[in-house]
Amino acid sequence: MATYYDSVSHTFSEYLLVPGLTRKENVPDKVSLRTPLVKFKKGEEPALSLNIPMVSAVMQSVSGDRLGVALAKEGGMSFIFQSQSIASEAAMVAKVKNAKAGFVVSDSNITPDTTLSEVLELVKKTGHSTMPVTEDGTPNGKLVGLVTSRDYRVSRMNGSEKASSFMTPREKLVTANASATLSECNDLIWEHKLNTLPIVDDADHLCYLVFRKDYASHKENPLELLDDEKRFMVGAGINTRDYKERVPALVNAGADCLVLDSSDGFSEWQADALEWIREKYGDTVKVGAGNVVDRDGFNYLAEHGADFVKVGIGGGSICITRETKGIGRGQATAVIEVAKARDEWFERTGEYIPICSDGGIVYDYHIVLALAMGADFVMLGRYFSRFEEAPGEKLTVNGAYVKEYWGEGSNRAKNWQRYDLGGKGKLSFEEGVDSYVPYAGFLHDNVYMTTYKIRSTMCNCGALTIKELQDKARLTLVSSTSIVEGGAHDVIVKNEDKSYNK
Ligand SMILES: NC(=O)C1=CN([C@@H]2O[C@H](COP(=O)(O)OP(=O)(O)OC[C@H]3O[C@@H](n4cnc5c(N)ncnc54)[C@H](O)[C@@H]3O)[C@@H](O)[C@H]2O)C=CC1
Ligand SMILES: O=c1[nH]c(=O)c2[nH+]cn([C@@H]3O[C@H](COP(=O)(O)O)[C@@H](O)[C@H]3O)c2[nH]1
Ligand SMILES: [K+]
Repeated sequence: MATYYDSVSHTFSEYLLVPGLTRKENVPDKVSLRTPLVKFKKGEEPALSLNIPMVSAVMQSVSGDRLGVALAKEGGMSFIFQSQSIASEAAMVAKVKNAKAGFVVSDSNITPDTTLSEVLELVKKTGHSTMPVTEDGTPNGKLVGLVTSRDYRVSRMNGSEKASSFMTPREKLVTANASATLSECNDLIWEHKLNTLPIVDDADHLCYLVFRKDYASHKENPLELLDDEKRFMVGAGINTRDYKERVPALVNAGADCLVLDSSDGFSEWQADALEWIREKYGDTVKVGAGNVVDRDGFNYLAEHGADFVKVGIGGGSICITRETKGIGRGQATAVIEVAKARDEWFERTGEYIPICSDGGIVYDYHIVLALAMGADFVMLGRYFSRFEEAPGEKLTVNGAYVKEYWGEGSNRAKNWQRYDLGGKGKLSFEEGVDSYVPYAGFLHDNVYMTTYKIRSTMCNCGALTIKELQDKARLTLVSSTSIVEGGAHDVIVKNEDKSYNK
């Protein structure tokens, strides 16, 4: 006879935290959000930790290299999507690893023949008024000059002037060599009162730009997630089919952590992949596995050596897995049970295997609930897809800016294989939708606000660390009528925009 669970499965919105004693030292600035990313033995430090408990989903519309850099700057990690060729995934990983903190690859480049009208067009398009002039107009061409808004007076010029006639020429530019450190570059910027310092290699080809204002912001990002060589850390997704080729390519490209990306991780395919990685790399390559929603799934992946376990089936905003296949579990219940399994495993073996709650985070407070329920960190798709740095196209729909966000199980995501050699055009059905999400600006501003809310709630619970939150949290299920009570009610709200609580 089939097994029936005793209780119904619940989701985040059905729970609330009951405050604990807030001591005077419980202020948001003192809260640490540092959390383990991979397993570690009792009394030891994990080989990899995150500085904020947020990672971005293994999805085409979420985790590209640009988001990877932006999230690492804030202390979290992106897992670059695996639904692309091995070469292009490895190239994205390499791009994040090669993006030096504070060193920017120029996205507005012109040639000496570019006209003033074209320069003004480019400013409109990119919003950047500093443009290196290179021989071939590429970001890594031979440097011949620099154009900034101080080099031209639109009212006195007709637009047909060539950059070579108004740029600051190479011989007048202060530059630094690619071997310079960020603090050496900063010294030059101050000494020469510069706004922009071009960085060139020995053959005088442009490598990066260092901006005065970025140096300040770099100093403002004390949580940046960097490896031993001060490069940004980045993760990458893998699958249970081509891992024997994909893993070596990603490891060579510098990926700091891998994750098996699947809706259902309770499978012999995942056990095989984990064992292959252990055999070939021992413990040097870190790899998470999933997704699971119960104790048995967790134990299975723990036994096969997963470095962390991802939890969640069908709770994602673009997910239709529960509707198409009838598999899944309320996300809160899944996290609570898997956290118990993780704690029992720790008791038994002295090995702590972090768990990640994946999907279904709608409001910022859901993140604190997931952490309080035992998650070590959360994975978010929709949340990050709304930002400037996400790969999706920015469009206007009915006068509002939106970004595109599509599921990895949607036909749109699956179609990449048709253009790649991997495709077989075999029978399949859609498990995800293609959608729009409201555009929300830059990642930094949003993550700053979200983590501030998390810190504040932790103060209500009297917790200065995530571990303390997990030990002290008091959670209550709420009735559907008390959920109504929790929103604005019985008043005529002046501003119907509910984006304040997201
Ligand atoms: N978290 C969630 O609720 C969901 C996530 N997704 C996302 O969609 C994408 C696709 O997920 P899935 O369809 O689960 O992909 P998948 O590749 O893990 O599984 C697809 C099918 O292939 C089978 N399979 C896996 N490895 C195999 C091998 N080596 N040989 C033969 N058969 C094998 C599986 O058992 C399954 O039937 C992923 O990015 C996933 O994260 C999709 C649905 C739900
Ligand atoms: O049923 C699904 N069909 C899909 O096409 C799909 N694509 C992604 N995912 C999963 O959803 C997570 C992101 O969820 P959120 O947008 O709620 O953050 C992701 O991290 C995945 O676990 C999918 N699930
Ligand atoms: K299974």
